[in-house]
Amino acid sequence: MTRATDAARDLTVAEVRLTPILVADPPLLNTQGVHQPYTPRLIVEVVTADGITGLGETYGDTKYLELARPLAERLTGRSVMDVNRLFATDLGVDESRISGRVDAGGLRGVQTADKLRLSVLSAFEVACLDALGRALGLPVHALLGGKVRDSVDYSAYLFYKWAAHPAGVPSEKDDWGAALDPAGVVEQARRFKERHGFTSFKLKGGVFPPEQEIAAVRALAEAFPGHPLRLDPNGAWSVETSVKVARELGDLLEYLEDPALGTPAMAEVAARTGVPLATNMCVTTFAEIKEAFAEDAVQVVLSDHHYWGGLRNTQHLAALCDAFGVGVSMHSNTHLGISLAAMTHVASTVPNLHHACDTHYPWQSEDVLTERLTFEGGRVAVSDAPGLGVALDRDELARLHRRWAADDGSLRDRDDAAAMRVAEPGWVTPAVPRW
Ligand SMILES: O=C([O-])C(=O)C[C@H](O)[C@@H](O)C(=O)[O-]
Ligand SMILES: [Mg+2]
Repeated sequence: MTRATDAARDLTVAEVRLTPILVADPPLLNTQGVHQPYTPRLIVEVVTADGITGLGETYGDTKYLELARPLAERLTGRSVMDVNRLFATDLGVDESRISGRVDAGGLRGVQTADKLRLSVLSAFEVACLDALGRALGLPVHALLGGKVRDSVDYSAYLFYKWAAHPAGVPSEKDDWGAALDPAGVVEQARRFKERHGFTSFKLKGGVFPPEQEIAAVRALAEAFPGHPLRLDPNGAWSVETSVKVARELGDLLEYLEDPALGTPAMAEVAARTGVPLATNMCVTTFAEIKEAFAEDAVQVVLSDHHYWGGLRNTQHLAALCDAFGVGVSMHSNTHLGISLAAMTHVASTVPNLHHACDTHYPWQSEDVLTERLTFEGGRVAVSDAPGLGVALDRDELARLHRRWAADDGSLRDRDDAAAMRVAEPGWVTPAVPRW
């Protein structure tokens, strides 16, 4: 008996809705400054002619919104199955205008116009796959070839942190407290373990002089024996400092992430130490792979489906890493549940994923989902429901969009240095290497 369903189903994109939002973010410190009280994200809804809605999420800063708008127009009228052609589409935007806003010193490597384009496309790809999965009654992981694991392991992402944003700055309360020394970091790790069961820890470094961060890692190792540990100063150290830290922390680290900035510096550190080096700063595009792998500069690449250009590109990256004997793990940035669901689906399909993935999700007290995703023993279960398996909370989406609309523009573009200046007037992003 023919089901008058799938064949007849109209998967043409009838409408693309773009909703920029501001989500609460705690005062997490990094080498550039501190997180702003609210961070911009963009929620993408792709609606088919049959009324099926697929969801995607990506960065929401102005430069991404400017790219997303023309792309949304070009997606309309295509099929949600037309994702390959979507990536080949000329967005019809003046790329020189985008290049003028390129950030050379970002925490995710150099932000080229192409990387911005891929970050936007990733949300459209995810939304198309979500819609297609819902239409076919299949989970996104099935559309990617099928899961090879039923749950995905995440690591607790520890940050040096103030108890609250500076006085006078409108923000949401959080109950994590401050973490500004080894004891504070250990306490934060304990809470992560208690609340979500994480079994591995990553400390965001580059905030205090290296000796203090070495002491924090040693304190973690003592408090949580046998738990894999990572330290990531976002390229804040010289080669000499990186080598010294690598030698001191030696066996305690699962890997050291971006100790020094750029492939040549990472290659030198790698040649002089035995600690595996990971990166989300010097290998952030396919074009950067050749030099880094040839120089043996990195032993683990952190994928990120946002700026690598989607879930299928993440699979391509993982396959390349496998071919070159390089490990793969996953980077994150402040994100909500749609992104966590997408990360979990793709991570479930990557056979050579042998490290827990990063996620900022536990730091986000707000979400646009009717039901938050949860961690059990640090793991997120892979959903077998159609599409991503998540549902949009429209009231919450509208509330967070109203916050974005009401903003005078000062929070619509993430600027950790500007947020730091509120507490420390005169603060500028430190020159690299900082130590
Ligand atoms: O692994 C990383 O480099 C990151 O997660 C980059 C982020 O921007 C992180 O430093 C942060 O949230 O401050
Ligand atoms: Mg990193």
